[in-house]
Amino acid sequence: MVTKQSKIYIAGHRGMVGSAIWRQLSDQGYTNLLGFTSAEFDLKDQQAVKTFFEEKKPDVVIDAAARVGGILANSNYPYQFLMENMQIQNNLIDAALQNDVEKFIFLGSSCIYPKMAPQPLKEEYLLTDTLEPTNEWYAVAKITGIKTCEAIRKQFGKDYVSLMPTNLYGTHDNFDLKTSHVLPAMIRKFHEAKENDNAAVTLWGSGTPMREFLYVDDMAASVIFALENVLPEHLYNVGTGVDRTIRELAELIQKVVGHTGEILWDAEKPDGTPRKLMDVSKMHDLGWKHKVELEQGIVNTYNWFLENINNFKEVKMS
Ligand SMILES: NC(=O)C1=CN([C@@H]2O[C@H](COP(=O)(O)OP(=O)(O)OC[C@H]3O[C@@H](n4cnc5c(N)ncnc54)[C@H](OP(=O)(O)O)[C@@H]3O)[C@@H](O)[C@H]2O)C=CC1
Ligand SMILES: C[C@H]1O[C@H](OP(=O)(O)OP(=O)(O)OC[C@H]2O[C@@H](n3cnc4c(=O)[nH]c(N)nc43)[C@H](O)[C@@H]2O)[C@@H](O)[C@@H](O)C1=O
Repeated sequence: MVTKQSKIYIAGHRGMVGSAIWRQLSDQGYTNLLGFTSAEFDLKDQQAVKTFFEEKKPDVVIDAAARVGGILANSNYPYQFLMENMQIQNNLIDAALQNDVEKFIFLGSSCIYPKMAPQPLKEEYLLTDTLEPTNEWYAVAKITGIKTCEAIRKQFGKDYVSLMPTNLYGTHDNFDLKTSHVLPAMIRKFHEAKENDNAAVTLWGSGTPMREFLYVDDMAASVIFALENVLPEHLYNVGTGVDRTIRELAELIQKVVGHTGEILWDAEKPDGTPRKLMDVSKMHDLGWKHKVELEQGIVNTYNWFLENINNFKEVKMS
C-alpha cells in the first residue's frame, strides 16, 4: 500500500516529466522522494543501479528516465535510442524486482503502436503490425519495457504498470532545435523569428501529419493516479483523445507567440507517422482525464520559456 511516507524513487526527476511528477508529489504531501542526476548516477551502469537499490530500498519506482528526442534525433541515433533505453529500463526494472519494490510505473510512448494501425489506437493493437521507421528503435526499447513489466505481473503478481504517453510538452521541455520535439521547436523558432523582424520560419516536413499533445502537468497527474490506485491491466494510453495537423499546430503557436512572418516547409525533413491518436477511454473509465487544453498549455509553456530563456541550465537550448 502506497502512503505519503512511502520511499518513492523518481528516475529522471530533473526531466520535463520527472520534474512535474516531483513537484506534484511534493505539493501533495509525499515526504520521502528520491532523485539523482545522470551525473551523480548513470542508470546505464548495471552495478551502480544494483548497489543503489540494495542501499536505498525504495518502496516505489517511477521511471521517467530515458534517452528522449524528436523525429530527427530518433532517426539519426537509432543505436543510442535502442541500447541506452533498454539499459536504463532493464537495470531499473530488474533491480526493483530483486529488491522487492512493491510498485513500478514505466513510461512508454505512443510510437509503440503499428504505423498504420486503425485510429484511435487501442492498447490491444500493440505488436499487431510493423512500426514507424523513424523511431522503431526507441519503440522496440519501450515495447521491451512494457513486456518486462507485464511478465513480472504475470509471474510474480507485482503491481508493475506501463503508461503510454502521447506527445508531451510543457515547462522544462527540451528546446534544442536538433533534438527537440515539434512543439518546443516551434515555440523557439517563432519566438526567435519574431525578435528578428518577423523573419520567415522554416518547419519540417509537409505539415500534414496529425499529432495529439498532452500538457506535462496532466501527464504527471496520470502517473500519480496510477501510483494511488491499483490499475487492473498492465498497459494504459494517456492522452487527450484529440489531435490536429502540424500545420494547425504551427498556426496556433504563431498566434500565441505573436509572429507575423511567413511559414515555410522543408520537404527534405521526415513527416514520420501520419497519425497516432490514442484511445484514452480506459484511463477515462478509471477516473483520470486531462485538464489543460492545448492553447492554454502553449501559453503556459511560452511564458515559462520567456521567464527562463536566459537561464540555460533551465532551458535546454543546446
Ligand atoms: N517528451 C515527450 O514527448 C514524451 C516522453 N515520453 C517518455 O517520458 C519519459 C520522460 O520524458 P521527458 O521528461 O520528456 O525526457 P527528458 O529528456 O526531459 O528527461 C529525461 C531524464 O532522463 C534522465 N536520464 C537520461 N539518461 C540517463 C542516464 N543514463 N542515467 C540517469 N538518468 C538519465 C535525464 O537525467 P539528467 O537530467 O540528470 O541528465 C533526464 O532527467 C521518458 O521515458 C520518455 O520516453 C513518452 C512520450 C512522449
Ligand atoms: C513523442 C514522439 O516524438 C517523436 O515522434 P514525432 O511525434 O514524429 O516527433 P516530432 O515531435 O519531432 O515531430 C512531429 C512532427 O512535427 C514535424 N515538425 C515540423 N517542424 C518541426 C521542427 O522544427 N522540429 C521537430 N522536431 N518536428 C517538426 C515533424 O516533421 C513531424 O512530422 C519520437 O520521439 C517518437 O518516438 C515519440 O515518442
